Amino acid sequence: MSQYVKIGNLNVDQALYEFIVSEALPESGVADEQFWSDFETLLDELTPVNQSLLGERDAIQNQLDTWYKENNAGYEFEEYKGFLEEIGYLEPKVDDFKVTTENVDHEIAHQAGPQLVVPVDNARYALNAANARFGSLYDALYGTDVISEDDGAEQGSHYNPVRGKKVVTYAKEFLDRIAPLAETSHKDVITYKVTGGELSATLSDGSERRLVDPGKFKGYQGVPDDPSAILLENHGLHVEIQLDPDHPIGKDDPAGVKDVLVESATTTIMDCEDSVAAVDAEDKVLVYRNLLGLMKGDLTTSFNKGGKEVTRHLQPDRSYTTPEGGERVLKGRSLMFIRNVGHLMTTPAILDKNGDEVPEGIVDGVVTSLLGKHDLLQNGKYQNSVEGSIYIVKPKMHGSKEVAFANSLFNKIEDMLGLERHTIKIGVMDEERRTTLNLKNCIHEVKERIVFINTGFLDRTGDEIHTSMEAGAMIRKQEMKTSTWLQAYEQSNVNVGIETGLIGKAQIGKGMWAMPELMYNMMEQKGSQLIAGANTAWVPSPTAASLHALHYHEINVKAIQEKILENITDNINDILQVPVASSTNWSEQEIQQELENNAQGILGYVVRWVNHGVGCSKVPDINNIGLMEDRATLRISSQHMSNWLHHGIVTEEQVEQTLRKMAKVVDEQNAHDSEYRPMTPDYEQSIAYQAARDLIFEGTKQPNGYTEPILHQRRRELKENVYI
Ligand SMILES: CC(=O)SCCNC(=O)CCNC(=O)[C@H](O)C(C)(C)COP(=O)(O)OP(=O)(O)OC[C@H]1O[C@@H](n2cnc3c(N)ncnc32)[C@H](O)[C@@H]1OP(=O)(O)O
Ligand SMILES: O=CC(=O)O
Ligand SMILES: [Mg+2]
Repeated sequence: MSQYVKIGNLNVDQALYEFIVSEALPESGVADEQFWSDFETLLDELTPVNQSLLGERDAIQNQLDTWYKENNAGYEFEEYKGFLEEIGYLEPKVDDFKVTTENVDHEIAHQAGPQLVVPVDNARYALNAANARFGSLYDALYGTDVISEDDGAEQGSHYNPVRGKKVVTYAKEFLDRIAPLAETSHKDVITYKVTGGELSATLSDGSERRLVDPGKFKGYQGVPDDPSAILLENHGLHVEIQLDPDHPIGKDDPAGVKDVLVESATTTIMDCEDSVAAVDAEDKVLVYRNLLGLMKGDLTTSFNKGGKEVTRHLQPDRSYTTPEGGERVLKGRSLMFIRNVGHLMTTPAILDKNGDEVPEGIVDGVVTSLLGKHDLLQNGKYQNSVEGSIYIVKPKMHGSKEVAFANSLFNKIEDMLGLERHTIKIGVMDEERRTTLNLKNCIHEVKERIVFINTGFLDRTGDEIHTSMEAGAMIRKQEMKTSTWLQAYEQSNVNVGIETGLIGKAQIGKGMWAMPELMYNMMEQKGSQLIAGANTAWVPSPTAASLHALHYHEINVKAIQEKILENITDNINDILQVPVASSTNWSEQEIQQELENNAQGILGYVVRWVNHGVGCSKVPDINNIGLMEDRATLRISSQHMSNWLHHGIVTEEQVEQTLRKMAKVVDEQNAHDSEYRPMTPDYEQSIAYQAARDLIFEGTKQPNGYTEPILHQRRRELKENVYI
C-alpha cells in the first residue's frame, strides 16, 4: 500500500516525495517549499483544463459515431468534410507563418541522422542508447541479416572469416561511395597516413592516392605517419576508420583496419511513454531516477553478459587532431529527448485536494523539466544540450487546443523552475487524426519552442481505426501501410513542416522500423523515409541506428527538403479517405489468419506488460518474425479485432477461441523463462489474459482506442495481488 506525505493540499506518494526532495531538488536552484506550493497551484489551474480537453475528445467521438451510424447507407465526401468542419474537428487554418525556435542543438537543427528510442526504465538499455552516438559498422553487419549466410558465411557461435570478409567488403564499398579515393578503392589500400594535412592512402605498388574530396578528411588519432583512427565526414555525419594491425581483425586486413565506426543515433528519445509500464509512484520513480542519472552523467548499471560482469556508464567525448594540427572534439553521446506521457492518464503518485489522482502528463512535465535543469546548470559530468534547452516529446495530442495546452503547461513549468521562456522545447508527435488534419495550427501554437514533428504512424493507425469505428469494417492490418490516408498523412506532415519553416530549426521525423531482426529489409526500405523528406527516422536498437545511418550518407536529405519547398501541396481529401474495406468477402482462412496474428501479438505483449511490467517487447508474429510491440502496436491490433467484432466479420466465440488457442502458443514461446506465469489453462484466473480480452471486447469503448487504461488497471491489480 502506498504511503502519502501531505504537503499543502497535496498528498504525495512517499517514494516520489523522497526522490524529489533528496535527489531531484538539491542543486537545482529550486527551494523545496516553493516547489510544492507552485506545483499545487499549477495542478489547481491546469487539471480542469486537462479534463475539459478530454471531455472534448469524447464529445467529438460521440458525434462521429452518431454521424456514421446515421449516414452508413452512403454519403457524399463534401457532406462528410462539412460535418467535420461544423464540429470543429477540421479547424479553420491559421495564416502562413514560420517557426522561430532558438537555441536548438546542432543535432536537431542541422544534422540529419537516425533517432533511437529506448524505454528509460531499463538503465542497461537507456545507457546503451545514450552511447549509441557511434557504433561499429562491422558488428552491425556481422550480427544481422544484412550480410547473407550464403556461401559459407553463417554466423555460427565462433568468428567466421568468410562472413568477416563479406563484412569488410561491404564496409569498404560503402567508404568508396561516401568518401572515394582517386582512381582506387579503399579495398586496395595498404597504408593510411596523414601527409601535409591530407589523408594519404598507399597502394601495394607503392603509389599514393588522395580523397576525391580532400575536405572530407576531418582528423585523426595517433601520429600522422601511423594513425590509429581516421575521421571522415559526409553529409554532416562522421565515420571513423579504426586502424590496428595487431588486432585480431586488423591483422588480416591489408591496411590494418580493425573496424569502421559510424556516427549512428545522433538523437535518442528516452521514453517515459509507450515503451514503459509505469503505473504507480514506485514505477515513476524508477523512470525519473534513470533520467536524472542520464542528465547528471552518473547513471551506471552492472550486469552479467556472456559470463562476464559488465558495468555500463556514459561514454566520454571523442577527441581528434585536425588536419591543421588543432583539436576536434565530437560528442560521444546521443542528444537526448525525453518523451512524456500524453494528456489522458492520471497517476496515483500525487493526489489533489479532492483526493483524486492528478494528470500524469502534468507530473511528467514538471518532474522531467526539473531533471533537465541539472543539465542546464551543468551539474553533471557531461552536457546534453550545449544550447541550454530541455527537449520534451509530447505524444498523443488531438488538435491545436491540446498543443496550446502543452504550451501553457511548459510556460508555467518554466516560471516555476526559474527557466527562461522557451527553454523547454517540444517535439510534437503527429500521431492522432485531429493533429494530422490541423498540423499547421498545432505547430502555430508552439512556434517558438517546436523542435520536431514526427509521424508516429503506429498510434496514428490505431486512431484511424477507432475514429471511424462506426463507418464499417476496416481493411486488413497489413493493407493499412499502403492505404491512401496513410501515404497522404506522411506526405502532408513533411509538407506542413517544410512550409512552416522547420528546415534548419527542427526535425521532420518519420516512424519506427518495428522489425528489429529484419535489417536487410530495413536497409532496402528505410531510405524511402528520407527520400520522402524526413531528416530523421526512428530505429528500435543501436544496431539498427548504425545501419540506418548509412542511408543519410547515401541520400542528401537537405537537397530533398529544399526541392519539396518548391512544390508544397495540400492533400487533405486523401487524408480523409477512411480505410473501410470496399468488400468484406475475405475467405475463412484470411479472417482466421488476421485474428490469430493480432491475438498472438496482443497476448505476447500484454502478458509481459501485466505480469512483469515490461513496456516494450519483441514478440513473434504468426510467421515467427519478432516484432517490436509497444502500446501503439497494441492499440492497432486490439482496435482491429474490436472493429471486426463490431461489424460481425468475426463472432465473439471465434475471438474467444482464437485467444485461447494463441494463449497456448504464447505460453509455449515463453516456456524457457522461469519467471513466466502461463495464461493457460486457467484463463479466468490470469489477469494478463483478462487484460487482453478486455482490450478487444471493450475496445470500442476505450477512449480513442487507447490501451493504457486497461493495462494500468490490470497491472495495478496484479501488483496488489487481488487474485493469485
Ligand atoms: C510506436 C512507438 O512508440 S515506437 C517507440 C517505442 N519503442 C521502443 O522504444 C523500442 C525500443 N527497443 C526495445 O525495447 C528493444 O529493442 C526490443 C524490446 C524491441 C527488443 O529487445 P531485445 O529482445 O532485448 O533485443 P535483443 O536481445 O535483440 O538485443 C538486446 C541488446 O540490444 C540492446 N538494445 C536493444 N534495444 C535497444 C534500444 N532501444 N536502445 C539501446 N539498446 C538497445 C540491449 O542493450 C542489449 O544489449 P546489451 O546486452 O549490450 O545490453
Ligand atoms: O509513437 C510512435 C507511433 O508510431 O505511435
Ligand atoms: Mg505513438
